[in-house]
Amino acid sequence: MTKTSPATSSISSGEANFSNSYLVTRELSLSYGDRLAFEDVNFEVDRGEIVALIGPSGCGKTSFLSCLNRLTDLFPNCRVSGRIQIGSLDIMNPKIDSIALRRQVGMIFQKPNPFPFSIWKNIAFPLKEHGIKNRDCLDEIIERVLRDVGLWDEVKDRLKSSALGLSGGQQQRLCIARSLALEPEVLLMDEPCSALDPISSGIVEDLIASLRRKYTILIVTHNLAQAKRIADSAALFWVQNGSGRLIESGPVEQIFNAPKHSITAAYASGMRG
Ligand SMILES: Nc1ncnc2c1ncn2[C@@H]1O[C@H](COP(=O)(O)OP(=O)(O)OP(=O)(O)O)[C@@H](O)[C@H]1O
Repeated sequence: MTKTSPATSSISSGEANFSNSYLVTRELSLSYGDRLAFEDVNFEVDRGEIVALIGPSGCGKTSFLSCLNRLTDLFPNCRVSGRIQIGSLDIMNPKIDSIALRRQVGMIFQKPNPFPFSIWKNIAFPLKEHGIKNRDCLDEIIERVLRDVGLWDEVKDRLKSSALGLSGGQQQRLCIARSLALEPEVLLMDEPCSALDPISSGIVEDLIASLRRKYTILIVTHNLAQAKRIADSAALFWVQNGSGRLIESGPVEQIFNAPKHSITAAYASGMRG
């Protein structure tokens, strides 16, 4: 598939190179009006990793995720400071094409959000928006991504039926397929399984695990067992002095078996949070 308009296509000045890691934040802070949601987050992720963002409600995990594809541009009263590098892209550069960026850095939300269209059109619509209009090409991509998420055999005979008729788990897999169709490099997932029943949650979790190495995945989850099962590394956020802080990040073995910080030890063992 031909990729159209990568976020850097028209902006050579949008390039960053302040770390060898793939995804990096430096002194990243975000406030809503006067309220500091999180501050001073320094974080590094290698390409192809699955990283679990964990921590109690309100510590800024979703807000942190939203900075990475500049979804925060859409929030009124939201101010972000610091630096973000993804690959060679300087995400904070105001000249970044945010539409193209969100193609490279896709987002999956807690509640599946299919468009009120057919299954076929749910995937075709964003592809058309990005300039892919050839019918054969669309059919090919749609079949490929539906196979990638294990949905093809379940829906191949009803591609023209409404996506809203799918189960919650099928809808979430469709939303992941919709993101994959745009060939992102990074997937941001905000509690993608938490609105699903246990069986569907397990299927989506297995799907996410199968995407390891092909995409860099940051997943917010309150399910510590899930974080241990699918993540390579984890990052614990916590509210300290009224705002979110990154307390500790590292391989999942470190976070859950040999944490360096007492808050991590308490949270990972289920004693706090
Ligand atoms: N759009 C917004 N406007 C104002 N305040 C917000 C907004 N979104 C989040 N906040 C506040 O910012 C803080 C961090 O919220 P955020 O949703 O990022 O935390 P979280 O760790 O993801 O929580 P949860 O696990 O419950 O989803 C909270 O105090 C929240 O009330």
